[in-house]
Amino acid sequence: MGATKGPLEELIEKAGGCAVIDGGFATQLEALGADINDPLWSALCLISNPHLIKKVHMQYLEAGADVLITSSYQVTYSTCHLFLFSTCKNHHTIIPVQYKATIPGFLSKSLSIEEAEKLLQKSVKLAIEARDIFWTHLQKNPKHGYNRALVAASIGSYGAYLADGSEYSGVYGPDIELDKLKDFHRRRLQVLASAEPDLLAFEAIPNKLEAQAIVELLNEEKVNIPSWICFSSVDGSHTPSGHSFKECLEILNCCERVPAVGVNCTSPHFIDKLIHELRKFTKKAIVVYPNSGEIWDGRAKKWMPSECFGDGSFEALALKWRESGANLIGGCCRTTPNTIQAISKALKYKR
Ligand SMILES: C[S+](C)CC[C@H](N)C(=O)O
Ligand SMILES: N[C@@H](CCS)C(=O)O
Ligand SMILES: [Zn+2]
Repeated sequence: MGATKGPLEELIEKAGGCAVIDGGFATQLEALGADINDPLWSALCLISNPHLIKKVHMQYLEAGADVLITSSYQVTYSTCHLFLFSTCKNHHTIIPVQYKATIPGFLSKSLSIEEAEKLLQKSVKLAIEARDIFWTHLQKNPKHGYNRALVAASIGSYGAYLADGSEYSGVYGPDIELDKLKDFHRRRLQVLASAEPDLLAFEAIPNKLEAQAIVELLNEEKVNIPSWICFSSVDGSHTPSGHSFKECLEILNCCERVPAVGVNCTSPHFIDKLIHELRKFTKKAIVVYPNSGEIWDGRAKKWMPSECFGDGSFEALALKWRESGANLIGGCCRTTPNTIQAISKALKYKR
């Protein structure tokens, strides 16, 4: 961890060395009845049901989450739209013909760029509001035992934008080079940072090139909000693209804007081994928030049963992961507030 203590380091310290992240956001939205079968995935609710978004955040706070991740995972602009942004001084210059061809997300829902950007900001605002309401309410009880939660703006990978499960393959095709990935991430990063979350959470990054793009972008844009960068893994030893974590960490270790690194949306089965692997190559805080062990079928848009871990197993696993060196533990897809409650209770009461 760096010399000056930021909000993340302070939270980890306050939590006794290991803080709790929330659980599957889209999973819980669906459990509450939301239909998210859409290129925007969970972010569809920013338009259709923002109250439900706030309710999910509240449920995770009640369960003991010290960090809330926003609903912006799959909010993206089309590629050509971003290339325009990166080359035009006037961000509102539009070439409608290009847009029509490729816009999969907000713009395909007949929203203007300004409206789409407001929705990105809204994702941060909703989480901040939930956190503030919860925290104000807790002040009535001096023995509440919760930490004031941090809000992390979710930033999904280019693979998430493709909406075909590529965040678990890392195969983006020969045309996708470093600068294209930087351009893809640039405007969304600027907009989310302007909404002033406490943290930026780059989630399920499946290859080294994208990690490099993110680090370069954070430096170029002089982003002063601390970030974590989490990779996905499908074999427990490499990123889905086949890169070693050693190689990836060599890139991230140089960047002070990234105080924490880790893995998310990966089977719990691999997490302990991955924590040891990460610890060999970095002094940064280690973040782990696995999924339930089920596997996403990007074509069928369904979770396929596999070796699945229930809430009971998360209690023992969280203790083991803390022992192995994790500083932030939570859950990703198919985990719920019950999972987070099990993790939170274990970490708080079992030493
Ligand atoms: C974290 S995955 C389950 C999110 C959905 C994926 N990007 C898709 O749209 O297929
Ligand atoms: N923050 C997202 C991550 C998906 S991998 C969610 O929990 O829905
Ligand atoms: Zn996930």
